[in-house]
Amino acid sequence: MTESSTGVRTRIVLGQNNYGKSDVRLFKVFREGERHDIRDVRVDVALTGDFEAAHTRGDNSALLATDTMRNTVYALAKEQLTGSVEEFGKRLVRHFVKAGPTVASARITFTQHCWERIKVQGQEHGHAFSRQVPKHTAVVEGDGRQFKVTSGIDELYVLKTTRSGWEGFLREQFTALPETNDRIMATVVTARWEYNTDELDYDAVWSEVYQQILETFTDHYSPSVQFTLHQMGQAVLTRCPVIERIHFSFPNKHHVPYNLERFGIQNDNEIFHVDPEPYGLIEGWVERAR
Ligand SMILES: O=c1[nH]c(=O)c2[nH]c(=O)[nH]c2[nH]1
Repeated sequence: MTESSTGVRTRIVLGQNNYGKSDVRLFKVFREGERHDIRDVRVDVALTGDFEAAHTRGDNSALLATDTMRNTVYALAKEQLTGSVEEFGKRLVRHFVKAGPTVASARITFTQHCWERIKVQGQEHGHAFSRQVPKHTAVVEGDGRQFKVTSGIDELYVLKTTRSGWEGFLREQFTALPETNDRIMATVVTARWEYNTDELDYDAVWSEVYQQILETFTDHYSPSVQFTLHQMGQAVLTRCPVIERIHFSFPNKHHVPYNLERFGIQNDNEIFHVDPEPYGLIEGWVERAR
């Protein structure tokens, strides 16, 4: 019991807590003769459970060292990182729940760089790659028997120079923005999705989602970022029956026609100022109605 300055007696206890190793940089080469494949992934491990003794009594006897967690990621990667990071995540979760005597569940977060094989005169090179900007993200959480897997895409930059507008919006006393039916649409896609099954090829589905996001971005006149978000979600859920719901976060990267008239130059929607801030942020889930 402690007594506060107002004389109220309260019991102070340890609240929700977790610990783990973050920013473990794992790189694996799969050597199949002359043709190599790679995985380049940042791994964050977070364990939850009963760690009361360590926090309140300084008793570390049941704690798995975070340094051991780092070693485990590399050691298990040798035999058990055979395919997607999502499947590897399930193996890590199972391992950590067994390894720590008081561990109840584990959360493994992956940020995977996408490397594209370099083509030389149209031929794919065996062991040379160039790194792409978008990343494949994944979070695998569970108690070793059941898992929640969330996959995603980070930092996918997309832009189109026409077939986007912003018209008919509510006008009131502080509205200054002119309407337009021909603007640049640009955003950096962050997407996250959840599954309705454990039986799937995570990498294949990731590629389908990635491709569908790009296709939907191009395939309609966009009256708003909100409309495009919904179109993309619908298209992804239609193409990928194993996805239950998808979340998008779209910063609206404003490209504002620059005022050249004051210099006697006509700007025919060609010269833009890329407004660094602030930006609109449009976010939402698209999901199956149950
Ligand atoms: O696509 C858009 N959605 C908005 O909600 C909005 N608001 C705004 O000022 N420009 C835009 N564009």
